[in-house]
Amino acid sequence: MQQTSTVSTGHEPGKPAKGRASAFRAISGYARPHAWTFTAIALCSLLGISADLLQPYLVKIVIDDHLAIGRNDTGFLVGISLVYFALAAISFAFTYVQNNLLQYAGQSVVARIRKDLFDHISRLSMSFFDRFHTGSLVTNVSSDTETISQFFTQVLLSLIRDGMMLVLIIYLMFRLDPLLAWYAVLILPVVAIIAVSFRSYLRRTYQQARSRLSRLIAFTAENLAGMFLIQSFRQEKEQIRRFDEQNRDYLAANIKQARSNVLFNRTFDILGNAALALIVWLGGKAVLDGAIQFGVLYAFISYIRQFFQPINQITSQWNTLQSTTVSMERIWRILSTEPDVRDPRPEQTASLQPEDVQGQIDFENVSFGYNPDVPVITNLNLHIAPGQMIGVVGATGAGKSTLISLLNRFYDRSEGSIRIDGNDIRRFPQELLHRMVGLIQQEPFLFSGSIIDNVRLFRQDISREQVMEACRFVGAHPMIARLPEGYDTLLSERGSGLSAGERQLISFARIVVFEPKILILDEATANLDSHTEQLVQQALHTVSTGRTTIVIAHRLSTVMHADNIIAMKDGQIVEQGPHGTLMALDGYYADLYRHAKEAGNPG
Ligand SMILES: Nc1ncnc2c1ncn2[C@@H]1O[C@H](COP(=O)(O)OP(=O)(O)OP(=O)(O)O)[C@@H](O)[C@H]1O
Repeated sequence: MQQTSTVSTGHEPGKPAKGRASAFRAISGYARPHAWTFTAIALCSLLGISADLLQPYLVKIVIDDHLAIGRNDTGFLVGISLVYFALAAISFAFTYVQNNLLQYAGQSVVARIRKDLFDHISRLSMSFFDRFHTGSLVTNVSSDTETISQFFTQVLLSLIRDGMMLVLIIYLMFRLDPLLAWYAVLILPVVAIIAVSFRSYLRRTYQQARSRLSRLIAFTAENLAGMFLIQSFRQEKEQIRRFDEQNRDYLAANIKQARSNVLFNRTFDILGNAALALIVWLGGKAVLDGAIQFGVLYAFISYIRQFFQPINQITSQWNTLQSTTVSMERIWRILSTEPDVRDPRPEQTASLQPEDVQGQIDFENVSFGYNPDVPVITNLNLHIAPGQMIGVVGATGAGKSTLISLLNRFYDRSEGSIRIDGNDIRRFPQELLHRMVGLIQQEPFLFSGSIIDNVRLFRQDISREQVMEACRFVGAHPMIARLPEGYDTLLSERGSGLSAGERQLISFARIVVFEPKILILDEATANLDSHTEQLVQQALHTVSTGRTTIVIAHRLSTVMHADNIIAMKDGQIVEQGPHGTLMALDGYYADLYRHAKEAGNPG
């Protein structure tokens, strides 16, 4: 049975805290190498805040010890003013250093997460990509890592800096006047209750907005990729309507989120002002009664103003913290997904060099289903001798491409074995297997970049001359030479400017450069006009010489001359043999052939 990917945190956001905790642990592991930098940040924060908080204390000394008692000591006043200015300068310097260190550490952490995420996604099996939308993955790599970056550069700073500030202010307030300090501190439980009660609501609104954004991005990416189809079936209006609907859903979720944020933040402002009014009232009365000095009240009012600032900061980071936990969970869900298809352990690895491969392929009692309950390939046996060309034909959905995916280990067979030169393919590291087996698909994928880079797939150790030689070999040189920039012509993702056949010739040149001993063509000559098909057929003949070649084709003319043709039906081989033998058999293949002939697309 085919294994499904294991997602160790496997839960929906907002469900068990266990997943959230391990996500948090895993992501904070990335900060560990920067522990010293974070310690230095905490130290700078402490020094900066202390310098800030000493300023009202200095003013209190001036008011109570000099102005209130009419002491005329200009030298002392100048000295205090200089100290006041020096404290401001110290605070500035430490805050500056602390911010720079934080940006450096925070951005480095996130760059590392982004790299690991991309590395990990690149190594995941095809079954993962069947389940995850490309749009969602793009969001994971881009905006989720950005949210985590905000955590390291904003939330963490707030927790360190504002947390310490709060503790210092409380300490100073109690030193100044314990009774007034108690009044101020008593408001803290109210703050906590409001923060907690808003917490789950804010989290829900945030998650809703995020999932709607992901859906919108996935929809857009899918539509861009399928624009050709949409336009040719004149589905623009319908797709615009669906986009509009999702766009409006996202807008509504965003507005709801913004509204709850404002409500949360303003509630804190009101609380801050209420506390200030209380202190002015009670403190003013205490001054009039002679219980405390005027300078104490001044310092107290300054601190109470600053007291609500860190609380407000910490709580206003609340929603960033919410988004960070969601993003961490989503990233961790991917990072903790084990690939279904794994490389062998060193002791199980077959010692075969790609250049020594002969190209013998054996499928022995192979069974497989994408969904374990729905078999797609059942008990299939196929033996291909080195250097043979095999044609694979069969109706749509017969399992032809699946066969190829199994040989490439995009998926692992559920039962039986697949061997190359007598070695089970699971004994090859995937990198080695993919060097042995070259795949050319119906729609060759081209990357944004020059023709040179598209042929050598950005590998700098493959020289320009090697690429040009390969292009000459497959007959692509004349068409490339006609392009204004020749081999340096920049292609876009869809290879715009090149015809389907020309794009296909470039993918043939790739095969020559990478020299796999086994070549697979999956409908590679479909959709070509007869002139280009001739060119491609010629290229195929050239590159297949000396290579075991498997050609999947609906167009039977492509495989008629193969050494052996296998006809597949419902995941099984129903007939096999050369064209003449199969025609003489007058069975399934002969039927396919006659149908193709009637449809005007014969051999
Ligand atoms: N990624 C996938 N997840 C689930 N089912 C799949 C997946 N890919 C293919 N299938 C199913 O497996 C069966 C065989 O598909 P496959 O693509 O191998 O057929 P095929 O013979 O290559 O067809 P075609 O000639 O149309 O390319 C089909 O029923 C198909 O729906």
